[in-house]
Amino acid sequence: MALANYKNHSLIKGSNGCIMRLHKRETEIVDLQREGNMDVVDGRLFETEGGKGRKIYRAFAATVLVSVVWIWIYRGTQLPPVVAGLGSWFWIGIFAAELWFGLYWTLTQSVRWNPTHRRTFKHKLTQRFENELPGVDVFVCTADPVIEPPMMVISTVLSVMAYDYPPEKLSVYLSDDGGSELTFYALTQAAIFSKHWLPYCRNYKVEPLSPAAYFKSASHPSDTKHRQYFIVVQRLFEDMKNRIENVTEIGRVPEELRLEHQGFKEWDSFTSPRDHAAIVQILLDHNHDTEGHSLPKLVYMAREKRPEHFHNFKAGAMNALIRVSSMISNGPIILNVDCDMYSNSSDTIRDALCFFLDEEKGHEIAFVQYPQCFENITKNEVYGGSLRVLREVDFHGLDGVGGPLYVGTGCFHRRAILLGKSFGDRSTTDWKIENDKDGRDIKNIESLASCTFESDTQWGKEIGLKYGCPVEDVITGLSIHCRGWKSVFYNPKRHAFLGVAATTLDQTLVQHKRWSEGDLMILISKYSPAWFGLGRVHPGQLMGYLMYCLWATSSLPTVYYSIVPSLCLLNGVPLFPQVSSVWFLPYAYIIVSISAYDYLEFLWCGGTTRGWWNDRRIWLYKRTSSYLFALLDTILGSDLSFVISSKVADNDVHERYEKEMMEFGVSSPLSTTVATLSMVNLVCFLGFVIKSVLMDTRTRKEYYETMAIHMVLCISLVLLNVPLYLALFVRKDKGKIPHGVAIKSVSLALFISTIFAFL
Ligand SMILES: O=c1ccn([C@@H]2O[C@H](COP(=O)(O)OP(=O)(O)O[C@H]3O[C@H](CO)[C@@H](O)[C@H](O)[C@H]3O)[C@@H](O)[C@H]2O)c(=O)[nH]1
Ligand SMILES: [Mn+2]
Repeated sequence: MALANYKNHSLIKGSNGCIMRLHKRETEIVDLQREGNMDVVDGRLFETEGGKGRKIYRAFAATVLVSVVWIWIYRGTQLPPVVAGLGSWFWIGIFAAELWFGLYWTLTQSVRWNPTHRRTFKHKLTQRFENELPGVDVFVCTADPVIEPPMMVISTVLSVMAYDYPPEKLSVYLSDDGGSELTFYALTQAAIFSKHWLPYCRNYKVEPLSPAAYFKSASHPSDTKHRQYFIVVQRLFEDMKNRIENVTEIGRVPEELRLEHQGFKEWDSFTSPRDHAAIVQILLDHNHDTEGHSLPKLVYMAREKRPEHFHNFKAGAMNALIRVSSMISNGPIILNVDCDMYSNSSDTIRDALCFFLDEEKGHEIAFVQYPQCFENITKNEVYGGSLRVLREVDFHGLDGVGGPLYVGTGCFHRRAILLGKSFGDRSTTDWKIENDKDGRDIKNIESLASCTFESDTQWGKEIGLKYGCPVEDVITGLSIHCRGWKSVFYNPKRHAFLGVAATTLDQTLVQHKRWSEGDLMILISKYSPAWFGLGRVHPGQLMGYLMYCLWATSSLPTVYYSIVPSLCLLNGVPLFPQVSSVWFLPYAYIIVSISAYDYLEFLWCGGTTRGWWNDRRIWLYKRTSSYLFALLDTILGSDLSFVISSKVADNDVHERYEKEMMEFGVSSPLSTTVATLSMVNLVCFLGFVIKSVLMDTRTRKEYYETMAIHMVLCISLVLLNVPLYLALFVRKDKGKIPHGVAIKSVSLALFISTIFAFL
C-alpha cells in the first residue's frame, strides 16, 4: 500500500489498486489505516441518514409558531377583561406563562428539526482492524448492596465480559461505593462462572449476555449438544445464584467462604461503607476459560471513603476508576454502565468502534451514547419510564446538531478526551497508549483510589468527570462538546443495554428531581449552555441543552396554568377569549394540534394510547412536584445529594406495578404536592358543576361561552387525575395514598379554593 502526501491530503492506494484522495486527518488514524489492511474505496464504517417527513413537520411547526405569536399578540394588545383588582394580575400571570410556553416550545424544535439516524458496517471493521482493535475498559458502578443486589450487579458484569470482542483487549472494572464484601463475594463467584459462561456465549452466540436475563427467558435448545451444554451452564448458574443469595440474605460472608479468597482480608480492618481504606483486587488477569481461551481482566475496586472527605458520588467513583484502570489495562476506549444496565447485544463494542475508527469522521467523535432502555417496562408504562420520546425523538434530533448528551450509562468514551484532551490536540495518540503493565504493585494502584489523591489537582474540574453536580454525566458531556468534540447517538434495533426503571411514583419523582436539579445547576454553573456554550457548540445543540436545563424552571408556569384557570372557573373570572372571538382560534388550534401531534409522536415511538395518557399525567406530576422542588432547593441552596434509585421492589409493590396500578404508598412532600394540586382541580370542577346546575339556561350558555378554555383545562386535568382520586378515595391496598397525605391534600385544596372564591 502506497502513501504519499499531497498538500493537505494523503493519497492512499487501496488494496484493489484504486487511488483516492482523503482529507487531512489525525496522523494516528492514518497510521492505523496503513496497518489495518484498508480498502479505501468505500471506506466509511458508518452511514448517516436524515429522518423522513422533515418537511411536513417543519410546515406544521410553522403553523404552531404562527398561533403562538397570535396568542402573544392577543395578550399584548387586549386589555384584561377584569381591569381592576386581582383579575388583572391573574391575566398577567397567564401571559407570562404563555410567553414561557411559547419560548420553551421553540427550544423543543431544536430536537425535531433535523433527526439523524446511523448505521454501522461491522464487517468492514473486522476486515480492516481485527488485529488492531483498541483495548476497551468497561466500568460498572454500584453503590449499595441492598437496593442494588449483588446478583444483579454480577449479571451485568458477566454480560459485559461476554461481548464479541477479543478478551485480551477487554477489561471489566466494578466500582463498589458500598464497599461491600457481599458484592465482592458475588464478584469472586462471577469470576469462576465466567469460565463457563463466556465459552457458552461464544459457541452458541446467545443473547442477552446477562445469564440472569438469558435463563429467565430461554427454553431448552433443540440441538442435543447445545441442550447438554445449556443444562450444565444453567445448573452452575443456579448454584452460584443460590450461594450469592444466601450470603446476601444473612448479610455477611461466612468464615468458611472467606477462606476461599484472600481478598476478604481487606475487610478485616473495615469499619463502615463510609469509612474504609481503598481496596483493589484483580480477580482475573491472563486467566483462561474452560476451553483455553483468554478471559477478560476483571477488577474489583472500592475507593477509599472517609467521613471528612466528600466522595462526589458516581463522578468520584468514575475518576478513581479512570486512574486505577490506567495502571492495569489503560484501554483507550471506556464504556460506562450502571450496575443494572446489562448488555443485551454482543455487537455493541464493535458498533461503537465503527464510529471512533471511521477515517472521515471518527477523529471528531468524543463519545458514542446508546439509549437507556429498560427491561421492566409494562405495556402502558404508568410512570412514563420508557423515556420513549427522549430515545426516539430528542436524541436523534440532537445527533443532527452535534450529538446527544452523555447520560451516564451505555456510553463509550475515548479515555484521552475524558482526561481533558482538547479537540485537535495531537500530543497524545489515542490508540497507542495501551500498555499492559506486569508486575504492578497493588498498593501503588490503591493509592490512586485514595481520598487525598485528588487534593490540589484538576480532577473533577478539568480532568475526568466533573464534580459538584448531581448529573455529572450531562455536565461532563457538555464540557466535552464545548471543547469542540462531537458525540454520536446509536440506537440499534436490538436494544444494546437494558436496565431497571423506577417502579413507584415516589421513585420516579425523586429521580426526576435529581435530574432536573442537576440540569438547573448546569444552567447557573461555569459551563452554562446559556453563556459558556454560546459560540462553542452548535446553536441547535445549545437549544437542546437549554431544554433540559430549564426543566426545573418550567415548573412555575405549569403549576400556574394547572390551577389558576380552574380556580377562575370557580369564581367566573375569564382569562381567555370567548368562543365567538377570533382570538379563540389560535388557542383552539394549539390545544387540538399539539395534543394530536404529541399523541401521534408517542405512538410512532412505539407507545400505546393508554401509555400516552399515562405519560401526560406523569409529565404533569414531574413538572408540578419534582421540578418545583428542584427549583426551590436550588434557590435555597440545599446540600448536594444523590438519592440512589432502588432496583428492587417488595413483592406486593411489584405485583401492583405489573398490574399498572399507581403506587403512592409513601408520604412525601412530592406526593403531597401532586395530590393537593389534583384536589384543587377536583374541587373547582365540582364547584363548576354545582354552579352551572344552579344557573338559568341563558346565563349558563354565556358562562360556557366565556369560560370554554377554562372548562377544557379543568376537565382534562380532572380526567388525567382519575387514578389519583381512586387512590385517594377508593383503593384499599397498600399502594393507595396514605391517610396523612389524603388529609393534608384535601384540606389544603379546600383552603386554597375557599380563599380564592372570596377574592
Ligand atoms: O455515590 C454513588 C451514587 C451512585 N452510584 C452509581 O451510579 C449509578 C446511577 O445511579 P442510579 O441511582 O441508578 O441513578 P439513575 O437516575 O438511574 O442514573 C442516571 O442518572 C445519573 C445522574 O443523575 C447517572 O449517574 C447515571 O449514570 C444515569 O443512568 C448506579 O450504578 C449507582 O450505583 C455510585 O457509584 N456512587
Ligand atoms: Mn438507574
